[in-house]
Amino acid sequence: MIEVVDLTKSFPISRQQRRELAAQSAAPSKTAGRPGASATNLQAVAGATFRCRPGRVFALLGPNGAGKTTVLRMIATLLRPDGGRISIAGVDALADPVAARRRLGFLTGSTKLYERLTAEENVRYAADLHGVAAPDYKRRRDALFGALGIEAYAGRRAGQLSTGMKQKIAIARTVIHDPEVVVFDEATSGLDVIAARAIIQLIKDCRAQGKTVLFSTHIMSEVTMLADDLAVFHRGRVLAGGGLEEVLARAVDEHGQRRTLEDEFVRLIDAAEAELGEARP
Ligand SMILES: Nc1ncnc2c1ncn2[C@@H]1O[C@H](COP(=O)(O)OP(=O)(O)OP(=O)(O)O)[C@@H](O)[C@H]1O
Repeated sequence: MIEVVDLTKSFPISRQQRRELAAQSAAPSKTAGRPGASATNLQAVAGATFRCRPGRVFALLGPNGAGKTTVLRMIATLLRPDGGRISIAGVDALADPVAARRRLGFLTGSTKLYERLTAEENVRYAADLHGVAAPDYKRRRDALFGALGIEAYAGRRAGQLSTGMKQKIAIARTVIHDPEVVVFDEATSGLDVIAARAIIQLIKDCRAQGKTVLFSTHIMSEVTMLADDLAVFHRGRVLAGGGLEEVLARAVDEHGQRRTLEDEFVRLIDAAEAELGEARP
């Protein structure tokens, strides 16, 4: 289970960022163009609340800059929120980040493997950091390397591997300690279809094992293919959410026709932007 309640985070912004945001918003440059933004701060996450349940896949769906990575990094205890609560498998992630990390696997698009270590050493190192016992390591390592088709590359240095292969090693490293909760931040971006499929399959396997899976994306097909639940995220807030079927069932146009997820997504974002435009001085 992942529970996120009223999460907030703002960043000090550079002059360059301020110029970009002012241009986007067509608002006076005194504001940074987002709710809660000031001349020097940008409210990246502005009161996010959602819950991801075990044995289900939850998609955080939002456009570029919505704040998805910031939320996920806070859940992964890599970034400290300004406010709010995060619970990971029953552990308060702010009070006890070490215990939360033990229950969590986090995968991003940038794999950051140790290039001079072999594929096996990278995975082993992560297992050692998590205190995985030798027999458990052997069993899980064999299962993962087999499932991901990386056995033949186990002894190769990570720096010599292709992007897709590196990502597969990173996947093995993410789940080698058998975490209850797995978080993927746009993990398929920039990958070829074969490598992307490996991640998609891993997400399905995690769900089948009863793990809680959270992934961020802006790709609708990934959501319809994988998600049980979703939250449409924009400007640091959840605009709409619930079970995928439920969200789609609510998405009906003025003629009573069902909208696609993409159409519903665009409608929600446009409505939020229009509301923001009206609220601006
Ligand atoms: N360390 C930081 N310092 C300043 N601003 C930041 C920082 N990290 C993120 N931001 C800003 O916060 C906002 C949300 O960024 P974030 O990366 O969380 O969005 P995202 O939804 O993951 O976007 P994308 O899909 O483009 O990766 C953006 O405007 C971004 O520029």
